[in-house]
Amino acid sequence: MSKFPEVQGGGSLILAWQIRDKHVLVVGGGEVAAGRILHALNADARVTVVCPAAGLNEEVAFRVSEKQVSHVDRNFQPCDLDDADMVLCAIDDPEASTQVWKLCKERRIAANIADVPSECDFYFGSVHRDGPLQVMVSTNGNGPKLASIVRKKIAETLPRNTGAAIENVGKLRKKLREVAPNPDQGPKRMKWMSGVCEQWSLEQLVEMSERDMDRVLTYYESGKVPTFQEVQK
Ligand SMILES: C[C@@]1(CC(=O)O)C2=NC(=C\c3[nH]c(c(CCC(=O)O)c3CC(=O)O)Cc3[nH]c(c(CC(=O)O)c3CCC(=O)O)/C=C3\N/C(=C\2)[C@@H](CCC(=O)O)[C@]3(C)CC(=O)O)/[C@H]1CCC(=O)O
Ligand SMILES: NC(=O)c1ccc[n+]([C@@H]2O[C@H](COP(=O)([O-])OP(=O)(O)OC[C@H]3O[C@@H](n4cnc5c(N)ncnc54)[C@H](O)[C@@H]3O)[C@@H](O)[C@H]2O)c1
Repeated sequence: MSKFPEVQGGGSLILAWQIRDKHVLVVGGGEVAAGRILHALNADARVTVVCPAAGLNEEVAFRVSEKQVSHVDRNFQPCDLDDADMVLCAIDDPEASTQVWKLCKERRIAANIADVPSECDFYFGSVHRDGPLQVMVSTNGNGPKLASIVRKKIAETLPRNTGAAIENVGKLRKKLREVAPNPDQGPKRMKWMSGVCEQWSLEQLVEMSERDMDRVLTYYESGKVPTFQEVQK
C-alpha cells in the first residue's frame, strides 16, 4: 500500500472553464441547443447560433429576439468556425454533425457533439446553481438521467442560503486583499480566511453586513478570528 492516493482512471477532468467574453458557436436551435445556450450565457460567453430561422425553438427564438445571442439564419458552414473558441453542436443530422466534429478537430477547437460521446472533447453535466455556487454531477456517460437525479438529491441537502453565504465570503476576501495586499502575507491571509469560514455558521456569513466585514477585518492584523457576537457588539 502506497501512502499516496490511489489513481482511479476512467474519470473526467472536471474544471470550471472561464469562457467569459469568449466566442461559443452553437450549431442547431432545438431543445438541446437551448440548454447549451443557457449554460454558455450563464458563464458570460458571447454566443452565436447558426440554424435556419424556421428551426429555432421558442426559447432560442426568444434569446435571438432579445439579442442575448447572435443568429446566423442558415445551415452550418465551415466558415462559422473562423473565430470560435468552443463549438456546441446539437442537430438532428448525424452526418452533418460528424462533419462539424472533424472540422473542429482539424482546427483544434474544443467541441461537444450532443449525444455522441466519441465526438466530444468534454461532456456536459447536470448542474445545480445558487449564486456563485455551481455543483456539477457527471456519470461519465453512464447515465445522464441518473446524473440529473443525483444532482437534485445533492441540491436538496444544501442549506438554502449557501449561495448567499459564499457571495459574502467573496466580498470579505476581496476586502481582505485590499487591507493586506502584500504577496508575502499570502499564508497568513489564507489561514485567517479559512478560520472565518470554519468558525462562522452559514447563517452568520449570510447576515454579515459591509459594516460587519470592516469590523472583522480589524482583527486580521492580530491573526485572531473574532466570533460573530464579538463583531456584532
Ligand atoms: C447531464 C446532461 C447535461 C446536459 O445535456 O445539459 C446530459 N444529458 C442530459 C439528459 C439526457 N440525455 C439523454 C437522456 C435520456 C435518458 C438516458 O438515456 O439516460 C437524458 C435525460 C433527460 O432528457 O431528462 C440521452 C443521451 N445522452 C447522451 C446519449 C448518448 C450515449 O450515451 O451514447 C444519450 C442516449 C441517446 C439515445 O439513447 O438515443 C450523452 C450525453 N449526455 C450527457 C449529458 C453527457 C454525459 C453526462 C453524464 O453521463 O453525466 C453525454 C455523454 C454527452 C453530452 O451530450 O454532453 C442532461 C441532464 C441535465 C439535467 O436535467 O440536469
Ligand atoms: N445529450 C443530451 O442531453 C441529449 C438529449 C436529447 C437529445 N439529444 C440529441 O441532440 C440532438 C438535437 O436534439 P434536439 O431535441 O434539440 O433536436 P431538434 O430536432 O429539436 O433540433 C435540431 C435542430 O438542428 C437544426 N439543424 C439541423 N441541421 C442543421 C445544420 N446542418 N446546421 C444548423 N442547424 C441544423 C434544426 O433546424 C433544429 O433547430 C439530437 O441528435 C438528439 O439525439 C441530446
